[in-house]
Amino acid sequence: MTDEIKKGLAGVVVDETAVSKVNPETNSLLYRGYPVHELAERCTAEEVAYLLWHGELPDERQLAEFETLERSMRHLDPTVKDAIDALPLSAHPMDVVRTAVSVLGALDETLTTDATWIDADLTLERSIRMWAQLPAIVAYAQRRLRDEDLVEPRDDLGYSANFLHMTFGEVPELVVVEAFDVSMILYAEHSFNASTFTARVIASTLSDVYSAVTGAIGALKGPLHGGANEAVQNVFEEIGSADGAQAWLDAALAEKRKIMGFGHRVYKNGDSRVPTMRAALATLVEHYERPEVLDLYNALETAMGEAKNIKPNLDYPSGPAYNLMGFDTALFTPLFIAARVTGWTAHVREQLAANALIRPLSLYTGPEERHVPAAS
Ligand SMILES: CC(=O)SCCNC(=O)CCNC(=O)[C@H](O)C(C)(C)COP(=O)(O)OP(=O)(O)OC[C@H]1O[C@@H](n2cnc3c(N)ncnc32)[C@H](O)[C@@H]1OP(=O)(O)O
Ligand SMILES: O=C([O-])CC(=O)C(=O)O
Repeated sequence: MTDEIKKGLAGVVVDETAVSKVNPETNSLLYRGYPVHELAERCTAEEVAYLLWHGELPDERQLAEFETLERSMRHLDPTVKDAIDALPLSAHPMDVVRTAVSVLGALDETLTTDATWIDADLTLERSIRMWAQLPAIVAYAQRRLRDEDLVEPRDDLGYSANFLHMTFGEVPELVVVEAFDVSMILYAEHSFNASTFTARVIASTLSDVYSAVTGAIGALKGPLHGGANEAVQNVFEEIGSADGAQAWLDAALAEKRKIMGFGHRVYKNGDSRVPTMRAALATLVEHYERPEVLDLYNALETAMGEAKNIKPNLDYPSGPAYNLMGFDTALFTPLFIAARVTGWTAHVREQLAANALIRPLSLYTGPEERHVPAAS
């Protein structure tokens, strides 16, 4: 045993995984062996979800069955809707979605004994149900902020088109649906990141998958992790336009601020997903005729490269892309949840299949042993 401390577990390998491989040397990311940029280009979010859970891409029949299953589970559970309605409009959508997922768990009547909590087949069924329900939950979390009613799902639409239909009440042009689908694929999985590790810690106690996802959402909320896509948009609004990027960055770095959407624990030479998401952002910029967004994006990226040689992560192009699509900024990280629930739950199943309780050690630095004075 060693007393050497690795702050933040940086560089520590804690377990094996067959779900994805992040390779900073070659700047590549593989889901079950497939390069993520190929998946984004050639597959749908449904195919990628199937791949993450089953380890293989579906054939035609498997995909049709999987899509039918997902479409049959899309209607927002009325008790979940009531629970959301009971929350104040001031609640952050991350807290709304976290609460809704927790309610889904409390409603699941198959969670009868502790053996059923961790049953592999039931865990997969629950994971698919959460994934199918999250578009309704996130869309409703957005709509209630605009004083709009719930939109019922359409079972003639794919996952992303239906997600946008439930959010905005109409299906946008194909170019928007495709950019959204790409973001769902890129956000789906990233090995032992903080939220996935949280889900695995919870699963390792032999708790259920809803609890693991609820905890993972809490970890994702912070701006050092998923909350950064929301923070990027706030930074863009603070800066205003490309002209202001250099001065804004100089001041922010002088104040020792962390620049949101830049840097990564694993990638040090750029995030493997950024070129694909930046291309999706560029198509949106063209579609919505908003060139100034890309000008600001490029100006801040260049200034940050020159000042610190730190590259953007996936949250950097995703934030402005979701803004162009019409989402409120506070909904950006909930969108990340809807995508990452696939990866989280694939990891929960992997953890359960070869479980060891995750319980590290700490180096005690408090007072030496001392004693409470005896009563006089
Ligand atoms: C999808 C995702 O979750 S990706 C991550 C999203 N998060 C963000 O975008 C938040 C901004 N980024 C960060 O805070 C960090 O880069 C993290 C948390 C993502 C990674 O952090 P770590 O791996 O711990 O890197 P660490 O903090 O050690 O950074 C190394 C150096 O680069 C600096 N640095 C890293 N990222 C940034 C940044 N975004 N802005 C300014 N400086 C930075 C650090 O201050 C540190 O400098 P120092 O050596 O002078 O102290
Ligand atoms: O891997 C990480 O540390 C953060 C993360 O989830 C991602 O980049 O998608």
